[in-house]
Amino acid sequence: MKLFCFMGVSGSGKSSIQHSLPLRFMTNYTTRSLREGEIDGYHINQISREGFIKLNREGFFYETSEYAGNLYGTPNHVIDELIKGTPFHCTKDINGVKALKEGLDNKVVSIFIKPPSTNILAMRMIKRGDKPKDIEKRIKYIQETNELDNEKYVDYVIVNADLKQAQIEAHQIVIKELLNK
Ligand SMILES: Nc1ncnc2c1ncn2[C@@H]1O[C@H](COP(=O)(O)OP(=O)(O)OP(=O)(O)O)[C@@H](O)[C@H]1O
Ligand SMILES: Nc1nc2c(ncn2[C@@H]2O[C@H](COP(=O)(O)O)[C@@H](O)[C@H]2O)c(=O)[nH]1
Repeated sequence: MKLFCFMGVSGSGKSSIQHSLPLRFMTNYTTRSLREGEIDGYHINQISREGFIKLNREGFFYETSEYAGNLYGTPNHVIDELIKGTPFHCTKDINGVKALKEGLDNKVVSIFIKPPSTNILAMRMIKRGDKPKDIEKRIKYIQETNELDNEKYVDYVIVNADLKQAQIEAHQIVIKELLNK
């Protein structure tokens, strides 16, 4: 079974594209706060930093990462479900995709969502209602880490200019990969 891992800088449109897919979402654990419209337990499992560190020490996570001051982790139990045959989609940074590919090999399909430009990206975050301080932090992170270069490590790249078109491309990739198992 396949795990469709979406990668892309903050605000590139990963959620808008992947939540249109008829697949189960692999919910992570994170210390970041809930965004408007997000449901705790579905989009993320929100947890305190202390709680996250404790779970990590107990071996609860398959992989973990830190992004812009927040901790993120994939719980082992969802990976077990994947191995038993449920296809999922998820969002990971480059470290997460590498860790999952290493452990799960050809079960993992990586898809990079590329914004048309950094200015359009910032505009989308503003429209989404992100705090100016968070937007600044994320844009700085993108520039300092050359995060946009990560497209060279993935299986597929989708340029998200027109959302409907980008969603269609994601559906086509999923169909192709599930049929070519
Ligand atoms: N093609 C598009 N045209 C215009 N607006 C878009 C497009 N794609 C996404 N958006 C809007 O841009 C904002 C950011 O999109 P989204 O939340 O899906 O990004 P993301 O990559 O999941 O971000 P993050 O990693 O920060 O969660 C949202 O308000 C969304 O509605
Ligand atoms: N390695 C992991 N990376 C993750 C996970 N969940 C999300 N992410 C990545 O973190 C950043 C920020 O995410 P956001 O939801 O706060 O916008 C982004 O690059 C995600 O892809 C995870 O469980 N593991």
